[in-house]
Amino acid sequence: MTTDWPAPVADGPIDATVTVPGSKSLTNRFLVLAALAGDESLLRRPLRSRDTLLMAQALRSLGTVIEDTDDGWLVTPAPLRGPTQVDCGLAGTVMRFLPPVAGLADGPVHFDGDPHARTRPMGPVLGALRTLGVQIDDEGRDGMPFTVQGVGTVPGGSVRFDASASSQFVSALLLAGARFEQGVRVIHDGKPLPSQPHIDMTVEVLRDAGVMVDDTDANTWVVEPGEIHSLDVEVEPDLSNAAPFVAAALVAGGTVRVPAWPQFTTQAGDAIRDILDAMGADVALTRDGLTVSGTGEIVGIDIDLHDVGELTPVVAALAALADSPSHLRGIAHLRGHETDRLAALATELNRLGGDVSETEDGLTIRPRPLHGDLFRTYADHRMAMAAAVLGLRVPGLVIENVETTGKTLPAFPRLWEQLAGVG
Ligand SMILES: O=C(O)C1=C[C@@H](OP(=O)(O)O)[C@@H](O)[C@H](O)C1
Ligand SMILES: C=C(OP(=O)(O)O)C(=O)O
Repeated sequence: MTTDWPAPVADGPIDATVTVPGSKSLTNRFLVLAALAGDESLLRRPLRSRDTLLMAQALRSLGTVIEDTDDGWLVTPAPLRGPTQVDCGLAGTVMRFLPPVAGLADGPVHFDGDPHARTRPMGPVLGALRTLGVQIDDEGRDGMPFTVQGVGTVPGGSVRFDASASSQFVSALLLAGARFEQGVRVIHDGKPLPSQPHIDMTVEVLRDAGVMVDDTDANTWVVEPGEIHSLDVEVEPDLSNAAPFVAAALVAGGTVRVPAWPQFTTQAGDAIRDILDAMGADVALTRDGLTVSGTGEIVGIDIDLHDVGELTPVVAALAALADSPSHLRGIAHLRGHETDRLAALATELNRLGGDVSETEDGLTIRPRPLHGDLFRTYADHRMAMAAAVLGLRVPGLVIENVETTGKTLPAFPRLWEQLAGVG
């Protein structure tokens, strides 16, 4: 079912505390590592959303036992088996992180997903896996659907390839690399890698699981072969999902608090603190969490979002409501996300009366008065979240298929209504 959802308008300053569920990126990394580990793991406060449930389902079909308990997800590894099928939905983490795992299964593993998933970049990571000794049948498509012909072991070794379309290509090889016979040495050779914090997150979770990773040299990662230790971890709140909520304080004025915001994190979404500060908010991180206050006035921004592409839709929404122009740069790779996010943001903001142009690697946004209309979301959860931010100030804005937020935050409509004081 898809719902056209009238976005709540803020009729005064907001005063809200929002408890944000766990990080997608951490939950799906922990799930993969727990499935490859030597013993049982416990993932406390995991994110339960489409992307993480697809990851759990795929690992179960490969033989892993995942029980949903009162304490969280209890993951018991087992020999990985095929034949089986993996539904990736539209989840980049599932479609990129699992083919190397499937290489370790003892039979064929077929991958497919949503219609748009077939167009997301996959070729480089499939090519790299072939170099590392995995047979993959894709009839020359360089994308889904494809079948990994698992034979129970992966030789591994050294691979040099261009990962500039997605940091997830690198993370995928590192996450499973310790289970390859020779480990793995990954060398990126191409334009600068996007989303570096996500690779740092991968390296950190691997080290926490006892895996030896050398990332001393730029664009090179070496994972030693060896055992992956079991995990007992609590998943941090998803800071990219928190972004629209804290942005609301800037749009409507008032204060939004997010408890349990981590003091130190590898989550890329943490950059929203500095971005909101630069756009005019008061931002304070204490042991109790993050507090963001605003007056309703928003300053335009000139910013390179290469490392934090996930934040682009929300920053674009703020920029459209600002009192001066903004330039969002370094985000050409967003054309390969859930949808072509640069085209989608320009089209939808302009439909509301905005003045947004695409550049080669980003967006130029000149604020203009906006009017209500249908905001198309292109099956992209962050388009829906950006629309909700706009809707606080643009009466009559209707969000197409608000359920798409279920990709990473099924509770979004309810939490948003509470924030806006209409729930
Ligand atoms: O590894 C991860 O968890 C992610 C990496 C990034 O991907 P890209 O490098 O493809 O942008 C990010 O945008 C995505 O939402 C999650
Ligand atoms: C790009 C994103 O997701 P994915 O993990 O599917 O790449 C995202 O959540 O913004």
